[in-house]
Amino acid sequence: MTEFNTIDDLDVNGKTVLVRADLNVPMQDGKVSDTTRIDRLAPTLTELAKKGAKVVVLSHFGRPKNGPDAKNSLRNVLDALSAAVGQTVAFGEDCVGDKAKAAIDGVQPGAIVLLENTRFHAEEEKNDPAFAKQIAALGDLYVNDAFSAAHRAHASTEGVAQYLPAAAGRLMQAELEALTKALEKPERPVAAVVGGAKISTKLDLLGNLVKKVDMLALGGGMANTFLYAQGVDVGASLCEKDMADQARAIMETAKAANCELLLPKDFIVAKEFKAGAANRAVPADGIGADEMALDVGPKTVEFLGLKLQGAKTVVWNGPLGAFEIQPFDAGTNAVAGLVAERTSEGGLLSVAGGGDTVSALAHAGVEEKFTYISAAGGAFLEWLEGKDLPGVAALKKK
Ligand SMILES: Nc1ncnc2c1ncn2[C@@H]1O[C@H](COP(=O)(O)OP(=O)(O)O)[C@@H](O)[C@H]1O
Ligand SMILES: O=C(OP(=O)(O)O)[C@H](O)COP(=O)(O)O
Repeated sequence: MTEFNTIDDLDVNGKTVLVRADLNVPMQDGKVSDTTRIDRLAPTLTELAKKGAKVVVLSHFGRPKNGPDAKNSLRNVLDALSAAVGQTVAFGEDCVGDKAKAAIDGVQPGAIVLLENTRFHAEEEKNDPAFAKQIAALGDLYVNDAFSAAHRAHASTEGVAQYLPAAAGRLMQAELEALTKALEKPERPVAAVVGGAKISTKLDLLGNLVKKVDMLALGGGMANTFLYAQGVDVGASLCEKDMADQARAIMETAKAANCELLLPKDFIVAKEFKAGAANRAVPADGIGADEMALDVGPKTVEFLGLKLQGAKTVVWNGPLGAFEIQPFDAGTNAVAGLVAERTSEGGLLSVAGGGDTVSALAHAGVEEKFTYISAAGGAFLEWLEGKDLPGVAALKKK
């Protein structure tokens, strides 16, 4: 990769290296439920530490709206990070200012310090230059290893690279190399599967994605929003109703681009969002006013199975249902199984990514069978669109 500096180009011994990581990991009952992102980040941190750097880890965690709160504190991932790097990681109560500086000053070269959630400051998402400078003031060098957050032009992913010598971390390098190898010239037909809960932030990319793929299968809250936009009553389901106009525009774009849009035929609905909740299968237009579509139903699984049989390449981000609570994992498990089987038989190239998607595929027991699993979801889809991701662009050699 000649376009970027990597860790090989940095002299890190005795330096303080700021590493932008993506520790936005799936959580259940206050514990990290999937450590993939942490495990893939760990080699970068241990390499820098072994080379004699003080390693300062920066990350966002969740989407806090009103400043600091315990649920979105990166303290929640400190133990998992320490376990992954095989050493006790120190913690700084803030990502800028005196508290951050004190935490960094308190450790020796070779140590790793995790700073508090960058999104506890509103300036982070505004990519405020003064805030980026405050972050940069904490270190000598900047390494971005958060490919999965590289689609965000935020102070810690983009801004800080303007003020320090910058390089790509090992995970960033590996993701770009693997995705380029797998998907530079994808064999057609290409099918995209998009589900999950992040609706408004992923709608923009769908408008471009439908121009690049031959089929787009929707599940999760994304499918509910599109069905609502078509006039279907989705009851109490996860749905961003104010996105209906944008969903309709994407449907038009898909039609014009000859991209076949595949919406669920049926759902498994329940009145409660909890494991084992009483549930029933209903047609897509049969959701009761007090019911939530928590998974795609068996007819949808069959329909997607038939459609995906015609694909040569599948890209996937976002589970088709609330896979964390059984039995609402069945649709995701079944479709993941079909994709994995065809990949193993050699008829399909499959690439999936996203914090929760990785967790869902591991839960389905098919993680090893996909051609490539990225730690990134939205960033991977934006990369696939051919977009210059701000976090990657900022690392390009000047
Ligand atoms: N029908 C649904 N109703 C509520 N939540 C859903 C539904 N389908 C999927 N989800 C939720 O979507 C979340 C994952 O979405 P998202 O963050 O977009 O995926 P990723 O992290 O892989 O990019 C999961 O926590 C899952 O429970
Ligand atoms: O989990 C992430 O993205 P993903 O859900 O697309 O995998 C990244 O940490 C980005 O998080 P954000 O979508 O809140 O900016």
